[in-house]
Amino acid sequence: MSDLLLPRRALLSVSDKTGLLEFARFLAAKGVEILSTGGTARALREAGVPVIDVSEHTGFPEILDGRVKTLVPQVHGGLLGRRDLPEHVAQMTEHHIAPIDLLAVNLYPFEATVAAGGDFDACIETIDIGGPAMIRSAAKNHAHVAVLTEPQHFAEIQAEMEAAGGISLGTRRRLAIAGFGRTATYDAAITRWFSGVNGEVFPARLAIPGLLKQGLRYGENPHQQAAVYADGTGRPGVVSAEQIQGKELSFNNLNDTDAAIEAVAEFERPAIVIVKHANPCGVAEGVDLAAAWDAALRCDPVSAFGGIVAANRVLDGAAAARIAAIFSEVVIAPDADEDARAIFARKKNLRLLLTGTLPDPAAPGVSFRSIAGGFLMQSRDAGRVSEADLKIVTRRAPTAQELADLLFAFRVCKHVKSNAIVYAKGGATVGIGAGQMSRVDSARIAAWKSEEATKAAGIAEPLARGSVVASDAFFPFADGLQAAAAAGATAVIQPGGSMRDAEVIAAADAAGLAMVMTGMRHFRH
Ligand SMILES: NC(=O)c1ncn([C@@H]2O[C@H](COP(=O)(O)O)[C@@H](O)[C@H]2O)c1NC=O
Repeated sequence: MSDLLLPRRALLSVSDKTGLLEFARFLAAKGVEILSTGGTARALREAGVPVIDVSEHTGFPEILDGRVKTLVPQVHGGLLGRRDLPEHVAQMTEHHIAPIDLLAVNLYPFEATVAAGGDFDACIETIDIGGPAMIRSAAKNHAHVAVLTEPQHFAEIQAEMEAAGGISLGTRRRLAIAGFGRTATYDAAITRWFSGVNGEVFPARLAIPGLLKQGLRYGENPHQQAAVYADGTGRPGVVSAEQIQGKELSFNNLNDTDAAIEAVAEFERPAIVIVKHANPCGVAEGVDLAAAWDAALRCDPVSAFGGIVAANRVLDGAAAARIAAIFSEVVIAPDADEDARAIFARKKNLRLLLTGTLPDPAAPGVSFRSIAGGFLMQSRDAGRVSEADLKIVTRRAPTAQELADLLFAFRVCKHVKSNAIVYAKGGATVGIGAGQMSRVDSARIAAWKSEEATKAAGIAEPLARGSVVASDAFFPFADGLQAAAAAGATAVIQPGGSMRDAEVIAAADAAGLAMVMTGMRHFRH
């Protein structure tokens, strides 16, 4: 027996009416009886499509301001009744329940209402009850019913019905999965919003909405599968960005680009961040993006090759010409002017992503990390240290220039994997030590990287001389700080809080360093 479904009766009830009329006309031409709810029926009638109001079909009016329109046995019985069980067929006949073979529902725009800043009552009223109930009934009974929950399903199902004469069981299963996925993500969005307004950061049961943005060729490695999902928070960044040109993005590209755009958003002045393997290898502010690029590149020109470049301003021709002079995988910025776009267009493989706006570094939110059998969830690191938070702990206070560089370096540190040590001078990093298991090793690597940068720049004066140094967490011993002093740093910024703070402060005083403590740590693992 063929598993093709030839619908005879359809119920259409959609908030987003995109594609509705064409599909309804197609169904009507196929002789399908169309039932519909208030606004949908009105739209169909105005377009001349024959339609029966669901209230006329059920003999029950839409009541309670539309809170009850389809929550009646005639609808749910019509969707849920098994056509292959004589008892079901007999009961449906007994209770005057006509089978409904095709359901097209898209839900009240709850997510959009939240995103638009709707107040509590508006959000509550936009919680669709009847729609998800019908989707679940139809999806459960996919053996006999097709459920369409996205506007793009209209064209897909029309094409299949035209080509095959009906809707296959395989398609109905796929549609049912999409339907359950839709109601699950809808409820996840409601739960997230409701727990948020109620101050519950970690609700007892957590659902995370995910909308497939695209499949990826592979994951971190070619033997891993991967895809990228939007989480519905609307945070601007790598997921929301528009790709203007270039090859398909990879898993690692997305991860690194996220690190780059989140880091560059920290800075008020024109800034460039160059990322490799999720760590910045050069960060600089400048009078303009071109100057910032030059200074960021100088920090580690070897690692910058094949890197990810993020800018916090509209990219202009001057900056684009400099960036395009070396090979980069991805460039991301809020926007790019005509000149910049033309320059990048000559590099066919370069991926150019535009975000419109920058992510707000201070905005609340959560981040996740998967671990075996579960995941870790925490509020995002929205912490930002400013001058008022600093405690000067050494005899010498930092100069104004040192102070500016200290704040800059600590902001960079927040985006470097722990243990993080960052040397900076004149609003640019000059040595970065990332991800080492001991802080003194990170300090040594940062100093060594700075020597390499000095050599590459072909200058006599070591870049680290007169620099400042930032540490993402306290120095447990004086050795890391002494390594920084030996490299030429004159001032230090660190959270403080070690049992040996006094020893570290004494070492700073002995070396003539100015040191400030932030009281805030920026581990990044
Ligand atoms: N209350 C109900 O029984 C009910 N039945 C269907 N809806 C929703 O009403 C909307 C369509 O309404 P209209 O056809 O009036 O524009 C759809 O998004 C559908 O999911 C309902 N609305 C909310 O729960």
